Amino acid sequence: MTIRNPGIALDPTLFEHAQVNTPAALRRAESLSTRRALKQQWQAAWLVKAMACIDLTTLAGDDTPQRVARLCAKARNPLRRDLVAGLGLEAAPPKVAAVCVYPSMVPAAVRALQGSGIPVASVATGFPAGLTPMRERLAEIDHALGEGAREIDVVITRSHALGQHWGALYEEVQAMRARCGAAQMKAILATGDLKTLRNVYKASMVAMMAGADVIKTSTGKEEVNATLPVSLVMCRAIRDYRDATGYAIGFKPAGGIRSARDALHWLTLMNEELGRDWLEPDLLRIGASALLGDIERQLEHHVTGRYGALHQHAMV
Ligand SMILES: O=C[C@H](O)COP(=O)(O)O
Repeated sequence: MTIRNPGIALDPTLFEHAQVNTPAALRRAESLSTRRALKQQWQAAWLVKAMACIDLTTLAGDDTPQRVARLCAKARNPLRRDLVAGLGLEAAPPKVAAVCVYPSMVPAAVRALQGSGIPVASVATGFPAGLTPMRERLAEIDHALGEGAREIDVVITRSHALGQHWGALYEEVQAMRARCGAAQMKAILATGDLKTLRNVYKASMVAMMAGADVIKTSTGKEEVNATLPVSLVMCRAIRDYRDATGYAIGFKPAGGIRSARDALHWLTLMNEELGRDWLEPDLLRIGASALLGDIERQLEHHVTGRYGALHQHAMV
């Protein structure tokens, strides 16, 4: 990913009076999941696109270097060879955008991805709750970078957003941004914890002003993770920030995205709200541990006319 957001000074005038029309947001989100926005013949191409935007993730307490190595093997070759050939993609076989792991799993991922060009993303800053002392949260960024992570997914302190302490949130994200140096930084807002869509909009704006390269919905550990209404509001914030500053910020829905159909809804949202540039891994990441298997199955159906069982694919 090449984008970098230099950030701007905190400017509450850009968000303090923002209103979110919740019923309209819900209706718009509902329309994305009920209408068929995509012609059948384009679906395979869009699924290949979705695959290239995946941050293939494992963030479990029982992760091992072996599991991470298997995940990385899948990241290098997300699609079975016969399906790559069937889709005519031999010249540029698909791979995923990044592999996302806990800091202690970064060395295993770096080893397994050597030479692939696929970056390792590490969660940090006290993921998932973000409630460890700030000094340790920042030191975790240093640690992950020292081990070879090229992207850092940070979590925000939810109470800053819940208490409308926007200055504190700005300073926190800005400090994290500074520690990330040249690495790309994704700010996880944990929207399922933020109570209102207005808070989601404001937290999105503040994180971008503080220098987040990508805003990400969720850790995958909240009760409610990525949803279309929340994503719509975050996309509108990205649009408003771009209109105000000229900077294009990336978006990462994460948590609970498991079906090819879900992925197509998110791609349609990006295309309609932000345009084609947001259908590429530079500006769109989909954080998912189990989405790849269903995308592969749907592509198998496209190529062969049959659905294979999930276990027939190397790993999902
Ligand atoms: O950042 C990615 C998420 O933690 C993945 O969540 P998931 O396991 O529900 O796909």
